[in-house]
Amino acid sequence: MNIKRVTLHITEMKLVFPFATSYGTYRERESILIEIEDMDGCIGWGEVVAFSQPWYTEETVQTSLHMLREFLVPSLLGRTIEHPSELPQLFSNVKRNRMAKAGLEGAVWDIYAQHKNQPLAAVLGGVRSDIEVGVVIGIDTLPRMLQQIERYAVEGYQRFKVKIKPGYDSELLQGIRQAFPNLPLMADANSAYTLQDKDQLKKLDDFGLMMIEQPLADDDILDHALLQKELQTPICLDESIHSLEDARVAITLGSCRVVNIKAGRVGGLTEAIRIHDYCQAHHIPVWCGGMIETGISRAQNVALAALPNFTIPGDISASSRHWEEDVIIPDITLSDGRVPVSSVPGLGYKVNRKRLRNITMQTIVLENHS
Ligand SMILES: O=C(O)CCC(=O)C1=CC=C[C@@H](O)C1C(=O)O
Ligand SMILES: [Mg+2]
Repeated sequence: MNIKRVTLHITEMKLVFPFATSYGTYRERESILIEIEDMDGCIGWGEVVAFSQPWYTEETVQTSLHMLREFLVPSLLGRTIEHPSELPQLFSNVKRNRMAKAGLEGAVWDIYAQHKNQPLAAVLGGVRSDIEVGVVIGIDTLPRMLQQIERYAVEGYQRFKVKIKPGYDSELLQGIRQAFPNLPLMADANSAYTLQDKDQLKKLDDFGLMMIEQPLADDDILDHALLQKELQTPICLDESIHSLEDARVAITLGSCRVVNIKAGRVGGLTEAIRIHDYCQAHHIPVWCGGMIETGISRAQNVALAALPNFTIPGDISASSRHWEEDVIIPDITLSDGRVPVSSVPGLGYKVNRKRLRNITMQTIVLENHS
């Protein structure tokens, strides 16, 4: 394929209700939706999952826009690409900025799959026709969190993740366990603790959690290994894993027993597949993380989670979990706690142009004039 035009749609959508984490609260979601057209007129969609604020990782919507306009898109325009897995090499002179790179790679995978006349899941190596999914509940009062768990259990979610923070962990989990003794439950701390909190974290072993996600800082690979030795609960790493190399170090040191894979965090689907394969070879189960994203990235996550070692339900909730109206047609919906893996060539969902226009703040068109 030869890339003719890249359109960056900068959008904003309001969450159906605020989502609170240990580091801050999301109320609106600014996103960069990437539309790529090749010389054959084939259109692919990708999404940059960076947030407006550098809370989760250092990338933001504005830093991503800078990288895309000045460096990444110019290196892609007019280029002939045989396979999307060439992109990491093509972008290798741009350090990090993985979410910006992943947004472009996602759109190129969509075009590639359409040219092959295959669903995205199939070209990624997916083996499932549907996936089990989980949901995330932000920090709130215990009664309100219990109410949400109740509601999502009725909707069919298979796994429940709650956000925790120092001072709001054991008491919260105790309350949840009293109401739901057998709930498949896990907790995500988003790096809010240090190794000095070891004794408090050990208390969380009492709640039969499936895992505790990212208790320590993203660069605390060694401290996570020390902590994992003391905990019965498996540690899952999210923010610490930016690459296959990070996964190799973490698994070798025993810093985690589970890995959360987000294509955006690791620089794209190619690196996500490499991490998946490495974890599979080392008997480390993985699951697909979420980024409060629009349906474009959500649909891509469904395809990725069809790979064989995604054995734990991921944070791939229905479109309605965060949005009044999604940007794709049809919506992502659950049936019996499962989301079907699309069998339509490419991403398998259409972009709703009317909805896109309504949520667009700015449109940037970058073309190859040579
Ligand atoms: O997409 C969702 O529904 C929420 C997923 C989620 O937990 C996260 C979203 C955004 C930033 C992070 O705090 C985060 C995570 O840590 O996994
Ligand atoms: Mg997380």
